[in-house]
Amino acid sequence: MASTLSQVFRDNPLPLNHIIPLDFTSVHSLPESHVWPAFDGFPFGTTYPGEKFSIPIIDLMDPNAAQLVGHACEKWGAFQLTSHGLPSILTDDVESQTRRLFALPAHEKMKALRLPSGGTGYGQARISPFYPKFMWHEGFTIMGSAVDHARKLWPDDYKGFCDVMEDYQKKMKELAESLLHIFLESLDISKEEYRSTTIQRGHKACNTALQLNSYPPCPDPNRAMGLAPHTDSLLFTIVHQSHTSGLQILRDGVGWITVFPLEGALVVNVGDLLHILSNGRYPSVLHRAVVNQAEHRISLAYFYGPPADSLISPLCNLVSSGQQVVAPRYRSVSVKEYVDLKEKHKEKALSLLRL
Ligand SMILES: C=C1C[C@]23C[C@@]1(O)CC[C@H]2[C@@]12CCC[C@@](C)(C(=O)O1)[C@H]2[C@@H]3C(=O)O
Ligand SMILES: O=C(O)CCC(=O)C(=O)O
Ligand SMILES: [Fe+2]
Repeated sequence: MASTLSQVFRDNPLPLNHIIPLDFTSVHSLPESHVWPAFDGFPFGTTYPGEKFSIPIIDLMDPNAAQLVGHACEKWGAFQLTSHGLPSILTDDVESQTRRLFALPAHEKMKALRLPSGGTGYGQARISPFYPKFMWHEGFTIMGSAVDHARKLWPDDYKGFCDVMEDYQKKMKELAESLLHIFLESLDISKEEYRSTTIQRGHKACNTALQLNSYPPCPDPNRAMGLAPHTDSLLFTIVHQSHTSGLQILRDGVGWITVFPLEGALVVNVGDLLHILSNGRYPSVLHRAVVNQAEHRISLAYFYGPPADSLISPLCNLVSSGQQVVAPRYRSVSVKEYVDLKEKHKEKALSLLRL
């Protein structure tokens, strides 16, 4: 017999603070547990159509790509990337497998919960425990393989999901590596310098994660929050958003700016490790996701960073520019130490490293 959501709560031996306390499809008004108080710029902030307040669009094949990326990162902390080479059929397949996953009944999704310690699985965003209210959001994180979890969801039919996710991660990694070169070129840093600055102890794989985000239609979107304001922790994040808008970035002196989905483009966000590596020249961008009443919004976020035991220090040619020596603004930190700091202190983590 099928189990209900309340049975899942009763029977689950794990601490459940990361599980979704709601079956989104069964509620027709916003429960108190999901009502966010009004605060500055909430819920939607202002959206500014037109060039002045939209993040730059950069063609990866542009001969000036590095310069454009540098400028976008200094000014906006994000840009939309076109001509990135990712086949649209693959993105469509990942999106439809993601919709298939989130369309499962709530108690089925609970079979694939992420452990409180992290890794692959279904659950709330990791920033959730910092807030007294729940977000109108559910996520599925893939770190490495999704096979064990997908098998629990579809015992006889998990391969379609896994193959597509694996292919997407492989292509994303290649794209992330090309983007890393462009970031380094824009900072005038050679690959060798990067290697010695982010001291790579051992040859462990890069730190990557694919986060599938789901924002179901919400009965009261003006009082709900999709994903609360945050910066991403690793070097940078590559985001595909479905055709429904919802992603917003905070622009100093302006407010929340909507990043409108652009057919075939990927959004690239500067993360905290790139902020540290660039000695604050490329600030990590505060962003959030808002929800809507009519459509089920999906986004796919690929997080890219160096191996967990790499040491990140502000890059030296940025520390001394010309004759004038600019002191490092952050102390060195290993990727793992930073991720742990972020888990404990959220947006305060970066300021704890300030010199
Ligand atoms: C590599 C990672 C980045 C992330 C934490 C994680 O270990 C896996 C999930 C990622 C995510 C996705 C939603 C937003 C975010 C802030 C969160 O709560 O979990 C990010 C994390 C991050 O960048 O810190
Ligand atoms: O849904 C979005 O567009 C944003 C997702 C996001 O910020 C994240 O996964 O870190
Ligand atoms: Fe994010």
